[in-house]
Amino acid sequence: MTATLTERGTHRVQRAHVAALHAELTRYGLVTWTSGNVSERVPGEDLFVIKGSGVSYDDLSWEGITVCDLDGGVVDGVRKPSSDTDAHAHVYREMPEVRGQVHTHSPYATAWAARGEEIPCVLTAMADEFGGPIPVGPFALIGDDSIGRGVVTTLRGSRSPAVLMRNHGVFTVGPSARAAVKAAVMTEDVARTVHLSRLLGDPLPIAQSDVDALYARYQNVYGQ
Ligand SMILES: O=C(CO)[C@@H](O)[C@@H](O)COP(=O)(O)O
Repeated sequence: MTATLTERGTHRVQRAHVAALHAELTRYGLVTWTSGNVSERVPGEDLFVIKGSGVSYDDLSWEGITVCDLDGGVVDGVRKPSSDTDAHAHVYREMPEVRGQVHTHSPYATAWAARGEEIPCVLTAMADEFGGPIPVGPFALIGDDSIGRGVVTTLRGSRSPAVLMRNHGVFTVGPSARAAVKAAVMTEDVARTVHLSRLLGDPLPIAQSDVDALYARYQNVYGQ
């Protein structure tokens, strides 16, 4: 049974922060209706917070975010957690460096996922953010840890923070929920650009040594 709001209401600041990050998914057109979700590991605890299943983005506040343990069990909250809770939990158990995750159905990237084709690294922006192509993960049913297993298997061999789960959509990871949101935004951006490039002809590859140099600069030098 989920804890009632009056009984607990723990981790309100982080739940409010994760609730606010969901607005970035609608802002960048990455989700429709209630699709998609964001989660974040609770610092210092074997817990994470995740969007309540089917909760409207229009009125998503801290109460719409549920606290779960790393087995996906509800610890606090008045909303049944996301359909993808077991998937997020599996990734958190298997990839300790991951502190935030995002799932979207963003149109261009999901179109690539529907074809089961990875997005080739033909843009410097891809080398910067993904360090190579955006890989495709296996088809997986929803509701258990199948998606999580596919995400972990696919990302373990890649520098990419994003994976296109075949026939489904985008799953991203990062050192924070905000970083995972950025990866989701950039995934849709490059999916659209590479698609447009292919309409014009064959995009030109970037030499691996250049991809490595661009990735190293962006990850270690870029920004403030
Ligand atoms: O695609 C799926 C599950 O992977 C959707 O149901 C998902 O985007 C949204 O589900 P939730 O509202 O998080 O339960």
